[in-house]
Formats: sequence, structure tokens, C-alpha cells
Amino acid sequence: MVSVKLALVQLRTVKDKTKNLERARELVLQAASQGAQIVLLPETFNMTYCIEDYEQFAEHIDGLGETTQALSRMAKDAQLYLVGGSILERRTNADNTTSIYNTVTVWNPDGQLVARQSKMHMFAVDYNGLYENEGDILTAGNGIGEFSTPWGQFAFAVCFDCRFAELAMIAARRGCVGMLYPAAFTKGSGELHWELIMRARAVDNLFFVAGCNPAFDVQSSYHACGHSMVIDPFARTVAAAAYGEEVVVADLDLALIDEARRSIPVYSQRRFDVYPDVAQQPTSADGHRLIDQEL
Ligand SMILES: O=C(O)CCC(=O)C(=O)O
Repeated sequence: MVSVKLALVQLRTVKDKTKNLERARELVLQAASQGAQIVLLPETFNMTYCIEDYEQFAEHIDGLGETTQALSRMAKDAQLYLVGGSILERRTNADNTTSIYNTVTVWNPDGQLVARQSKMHMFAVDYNGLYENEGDILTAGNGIGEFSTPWGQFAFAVCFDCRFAELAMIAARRGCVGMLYPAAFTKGSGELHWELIMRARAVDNLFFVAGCNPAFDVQSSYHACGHSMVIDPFARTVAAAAYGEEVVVADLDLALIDEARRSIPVYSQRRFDVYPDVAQQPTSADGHRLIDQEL
């Protein structure tokens, strides 16, 4: 049996970057002591998700900023693959202006950056008293992230991206064993859709899906929904957190992917003679292929 231990660190984030980095480090090391080989942190894990704070928390990744240095050390000290949640990344453009992206970085056990990709779909919401549009401040990425491990290829995308079924389907058809989502899903829309989406992406593709949110904190200006979870290829919940700060560790039995695809063979019955295969080298208007990596 090929299996890998995945941990989700459902961090209780605060408005202090240094405190978030210290706490994340403690919990990543705790996950390692529980046998984790891959760890997933939440979206914007070094701050409390809040559009007004994006400018202040943004940092450069090239040349390593405070957060990426800390992530590199965490991965190395814990000796595991670290999907370092996302951070607000400031990039300098050719004309010397800067843009901000919501970017995931992935680190190997040597502390090297092995993948990096920015959120593709800008969260725009007007629901349950929450109104915001990330597109007012952020620039969107143009691809799905992927990284290799000794246990298989994993793909990743950020929070709202999980609503777009195409990304997970492309990843699955490219041979990934699972899709990982650093997220900061809102409590309101999370109660409606979080679990449904995580399980839907798994059942669509008969592979593993995991999503990691910050803890719900009643004192925070932003109410994240907690309930980070790992779903298996049969769409069963392997492990799930409650609302509070928690480290969830799950064993991914990778043989379940073939078993699910044999048992319920939608994967091989697709009618690409009738409708198109979304994984066939999709190309955006500017000629960028979805599978191109930022790193
Ligand atoms: O899709 C949703 O309902 C929540 C998404 C979200 O919170 C985000 O993208 O940060």
C-alpha cells in the first residue's frame, strides 16, 4: 500500500505577521512529530484575511521575504513538503509599478521552493452581509500549481478557485493524485458550500481533495469557517477539523484512486467524442497554457 500522511494546520490567525509565523512553525513541527509528510497551511496564513490589510502585508517572494524565509526553514526543520498556504505577493512590473497576487509557495524537505502559483479567480461576493471584491486590489494568476513528491504529483489552487470544477478536472486528467486548497472560506458561504465543494471535487475526479481554512475566531473582523477537511476518492471524509485551532492528520491510501475508478468507472467513460476534454492543453487569450508553471 502506498500511503502518505497529510496534515492540515487550521491556524488561528491574528493581525500580527510575526506571531502567525511563530505559531505556524510550532504547529508544522507538531504535525511532523505526528508523522506528517506533507503539510497544508491556510490562505493568507500570515495575516487575518482582510482586503484592507492586503497592501500592508504584501511582500516580495523573489529573493525571499520574511514569510518565505520562514516557510523554507519550517519545511527544512520539519523535513517535509510544505504547501505554505498563500501570502500576498508584491511583484514589480516592467514599468516599475507593483501588483499584488495571492500566491501559494511549496517547499521541499531541503527547504527549496519547488512550486508557486497565484489564485486564478478573484473572490467577489455579496452574500449574507459580506461584500468584497478581491479584483479591486489583486491581480489574478493564470495557472494551476503542481509539485512532485515521492508519493505522486499534487496540484493546488486557492480557496474560491475550488468552485471552478475545471481546475481539479485538469489536474486529475494530468495524473495528479490530489488537489490541495489553501483557503479562508467565509463562515456564511462555508456553511452552505464548503463540504459540498470539497466532496464534489473528489467525486468528480475520484482522487483526494483537501482544503485548509483558518480557525473560526469570533473576535476577528473576518469569520473564516474552520472545518478544514480531507476527502478520499470515494468522496468520504477521511479527517476533518471543527471550528477552532487544530492540526488534522490524515493517511492518504493512494490505492483508493484506482479502486474508486474501477468501481465507478466514470473516469474512463467520458465521451470526448461528444464534448471536449478540458485537460487538452487549454490556452488563454494571451496564449498562456493553463498547465504552465510560474516557477
Ligand atoms: O467561495 C466562497 O464562498 C468563499 C471564497 C473565499 O472566501 C476566498 O476565496 O477567499
